[in-house]
Amino acid sequence: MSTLSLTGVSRWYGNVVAVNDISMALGPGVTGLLGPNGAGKTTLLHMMAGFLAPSRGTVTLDDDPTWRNPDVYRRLGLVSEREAVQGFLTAYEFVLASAKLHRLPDPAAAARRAIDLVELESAQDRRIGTYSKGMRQRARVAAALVHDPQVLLLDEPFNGMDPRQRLHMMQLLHTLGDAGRTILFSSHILEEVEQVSGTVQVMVAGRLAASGDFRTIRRLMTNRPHVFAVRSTDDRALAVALIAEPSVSGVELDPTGLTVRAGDYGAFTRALPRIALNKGIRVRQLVPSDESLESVFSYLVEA
Ligand SMILES: Nc1ncnc2c1ncn2[C@@H]1O[C@H](COP(=O)(O)OP(=O)(O)OP(=O)(O)O)[C@@H](O)[C@H]1O
Repeated sequence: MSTLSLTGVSRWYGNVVAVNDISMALGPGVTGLLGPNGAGKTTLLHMMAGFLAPSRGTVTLDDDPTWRNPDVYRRLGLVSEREAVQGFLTAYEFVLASAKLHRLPDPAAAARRAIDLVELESAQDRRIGTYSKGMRQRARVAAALVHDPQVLLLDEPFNGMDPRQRLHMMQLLHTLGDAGRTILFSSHILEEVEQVSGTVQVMVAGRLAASGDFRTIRRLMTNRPHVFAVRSTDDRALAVALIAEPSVSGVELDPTGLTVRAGDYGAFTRALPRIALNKGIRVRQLVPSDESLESVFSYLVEA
């Protein structure tokens, strides 16, 4: 069992700070790394894998630095985000090539074992060019697992997958995690990390913004202040009543309706129907207007 540790890790490109003073320890099981595009996830994964030097701080795998340490490649696998797969190869040939690159004593047996692990046996002799996106991704996971590493890092492994393929990949990650491997995958979609049994690390603008299980992260996101667009049969009267409601921190009236700022999501959504009913007003529309992932993330960073 392996532990990947980051201590005060930063990385900058010229004057762009991609990763800013991140410390964390990853142990066996599945961890999700959640963050919007450009948050620095890829940079962080590349430093973890020893492909990129930290500008400051250290990344270690069981106390050995990952940078400038070829021995680490024997213990760690990376499935990168955009790497092309040669479509003319079969999955078996592709995984075998990876086994040979690692100079494994029995590359053929290692390739077969990795292909079994990702359940691609029945398609292993077909050209990868004929595969679905999910199958291609599994072939890449097999290539990254061929040397039986304790740590597997995956950059946006669910990108472009349909829900069935996503479920299958998540099951595979859990199987690997349950077997004692340390698995980390990145994503910019909250729902993708929903099935993660372990910790979710949230990264925004290079920094670690929150960490905890999925429920903790979901709660943090739901409990933040919300902005709603509300339309009703009498917007002005509703505005007057809402401003007296403790869960409401601001109301704006314009010709298209009300913009309501609520400090407490649950209390506001429970209060609104009660207030409308008391005043004989009918609510025609209630839409959260700041649900973009970026606004949720920036709230977490400010929190
Ligand atoms: N080689 C590079 N040179 C200059 N800037 C870079 C380089 N690589 C990344 N950056 C910048 O560093 C920041 C973090 O990028 P990174 O790719 O690590 O983020 P990400 O969270 O993986 O985003 P995405 O999901 O869009 O790939 C971005 O502002 C990006 O423009």
